[in-house]
Amino acid sequence: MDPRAAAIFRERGIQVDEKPGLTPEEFKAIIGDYDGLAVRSSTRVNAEAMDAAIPRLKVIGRAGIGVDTIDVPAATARGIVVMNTPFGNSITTAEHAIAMLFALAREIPAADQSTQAGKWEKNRFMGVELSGKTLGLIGCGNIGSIVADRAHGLKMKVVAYDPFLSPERALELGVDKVELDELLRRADFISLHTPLTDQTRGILSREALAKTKPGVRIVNCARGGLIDEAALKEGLESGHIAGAALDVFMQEPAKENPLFGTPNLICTPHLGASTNEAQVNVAIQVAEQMADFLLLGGITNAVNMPSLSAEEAPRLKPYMALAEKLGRLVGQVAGADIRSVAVEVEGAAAELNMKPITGAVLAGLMGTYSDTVNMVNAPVYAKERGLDVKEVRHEREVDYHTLVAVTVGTAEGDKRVAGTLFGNRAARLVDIFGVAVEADLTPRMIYIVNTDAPGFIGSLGTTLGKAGVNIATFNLGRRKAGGEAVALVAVDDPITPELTEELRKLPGVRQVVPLTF
Ligand SMILES: NC(=O)c1ccc[n+]([C@@H]2O[C@H](COP(=O)([O-])OP(=O)(O)OC[C@H]3O[C@@H](n4cnc5c(N)ncnc54)[C@H](O)[C@@H]3O)[C@@H](O)[C@H]2O)c1
Ligand SMILES: O=C(O)[C@H](O)COP(=O)(O)O
Repeated sequence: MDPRAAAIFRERGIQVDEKPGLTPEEFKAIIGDYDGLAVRSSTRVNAEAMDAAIPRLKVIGRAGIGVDTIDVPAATARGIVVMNTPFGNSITTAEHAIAMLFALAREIPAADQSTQAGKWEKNRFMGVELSGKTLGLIGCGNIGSIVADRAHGLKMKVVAYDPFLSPERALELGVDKVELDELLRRADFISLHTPLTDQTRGILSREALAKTKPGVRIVNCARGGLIDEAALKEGLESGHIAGAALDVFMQEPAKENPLFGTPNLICTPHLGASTNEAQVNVAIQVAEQMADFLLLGGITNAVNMPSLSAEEAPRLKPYMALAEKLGRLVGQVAGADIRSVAVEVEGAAAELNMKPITGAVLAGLMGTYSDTVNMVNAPVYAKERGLDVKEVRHEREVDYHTLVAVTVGTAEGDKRVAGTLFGNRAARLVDIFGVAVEADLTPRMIYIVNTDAPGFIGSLGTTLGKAGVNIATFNLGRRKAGGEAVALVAVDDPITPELTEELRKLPGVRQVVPLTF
C-alpha cells in the first residue's frame, strides 16, 4: 500500500503498523490487538481471521474496489464494518483494459519478444484495427463506462450487458444495452467489468464462449472466476478465440496456470490498479475513511452499512445514544416475543439521516439477546428473527423539540417508548407504554409496575435499603389515581435475582424488571 496511507493514520493520531507478507498463523496471532485492518487484494480475510480479530477489530478497509477477498457476511455477523474505495483506481483499470485491447489487436507482447530475440518477423504479426469494431462490455459500472468512453474515442461501437444499467444511463454513455447472447454474437472484442459474485461467476462459461463470434478477442481485467479457464484454453487452441488478455486468474498469485503457453494469450499479474496515481488515490481514501470511522464515527463507502458522513456523525451521536437506550429499554421490558419494530422521529430528529437512528434502536434491542450485537450486525440479527422494521418521519408540531419513539409489536399488542434529548445531549425517557415518566436512562435501573396506593414508595425504599442498594433517582408516573403506576428507579448497586423476587412480592406490584444501559 502506498506509504501515504500510514502517514495519514499517523497524522490523525492513529498508531499504525505495516506488516506485509505475514503467514495466516502470524496474522491471527497479532490481529486481535488492532482496531482497523487496511488491505489490498492479496490479503484474503476469512471468517477464521476475523474470529482472531474480534472483539477489538471494528473496520476492514480495502484499498481498492473488489471485496471478494473479504468474507463480508462473516464481517457483518461479527459487527465489523467493511469499506472499499470505489473510484480511486477506476481510470487506471479502464486504461489497462484498453492497453490489453491494443496488445491483443497488434500482438505487441509476442512481437516485442520476437524482435528482441533478433527475429524481425514482420510477416508473422498481422494485426487488426480497433476502429469500427464492436466492443462488448460485460458490466458497465464505473470502470466499464470509462472503457466505453475511451473506446468511443477509438471509433469503436460499444454494446453492454449489465442488468442494472438503466436505459437512460446507456443512452448517456452512448452504448447499446443488450442481452448477453446478443453481445456474444455481435462483439469483436469482449471486456469484462463486473464484480465476482454468485451471479457473475463463470459468466463466460463454456456455453457462452461457444456463442461468441469466431475470431473474438477477450479481455479480463475484472476477476478470474468470471471465465471458464479450461474452455478459454480450448477456444484459443482451436482458433475460435483469436486472443485473450488476462490480468486476473482463478487462482492468484498465478505462478502456474494451465493457460500459460497457450497461443495468443497475454497475461499480466493483476496490475489493473497498479499505477502511481491509483495507488496514491486508494491509499489516501482508505486511510481517511478508516480514520473518520475510528475517530468520528463517520461511515463512507461501507459495503455492509449505510453511509454517515464525518460531519453528520457528531450531530447524530446523541440521537444514536438515545435510540440505542430506547431499543434496549423496550427489549428488556417487552420480552422476547417481539415481531415488529417501528422507529418514529419528530421535531429536530426528523431532519436527520434516519438510518443510523434505526440501526441504533436495533442494536439496543438485539443487544438484549446477544452480547455481540452492534450497529453493523443488528439489522442481520433482526432479519434472522423475522422482525418487520419500519421507519416513520413525522413533520408535525410536537411538545418536545425532538422526539424518538420505538414501538414494538408483540402478542399482547403494541408497546411504545419515547425519549428526547435534554440540553441536546442527554437521553431522557418521556413516555413508557403510554405512561408519561421523565427519567434519565442511567446504567442501572429498575422498572416497576404497581397499583397506585399510599405507602408503596416507602416499602420499596425500605426493601432496597435493607438490601444495601442506594437509590440515585426516583421517577414516577401513573395512568390515573389509584390505577396502574410506573416507577423507574436509578440505583447505584446491582439488583440480584433474589432482590428482584423480593420486590415482586411487595403489595400491589405487578411487574419488576431490572434494567441495564
Ligand atoms: N484488475 C484489477 O486490478 C481491478 C481493479 C479494479 C477493479 N477490478 C474489478 O472490477 C470490478 C468492477 O469494478 P467497477 O468499479 O466498475 O464496479 P461497479 O460496481 O461500478 O460496476 C460493476 C458493474 O457490474 C454490473 N453487474 C453486476 N452483476 C452483473 C451481472 N450479473 N451481469 C452483468 N453485469 C453485472 C453492475 O450492475 C455494475 O454496473 C470490481 O468489482 C473488481 O472486481 C479489478
Ligand atoms: O479490486 C480492485 O481494486 C483490484 O483488484 C485491485 O486491487 P489491488 O490493487 O489491491 O490488487
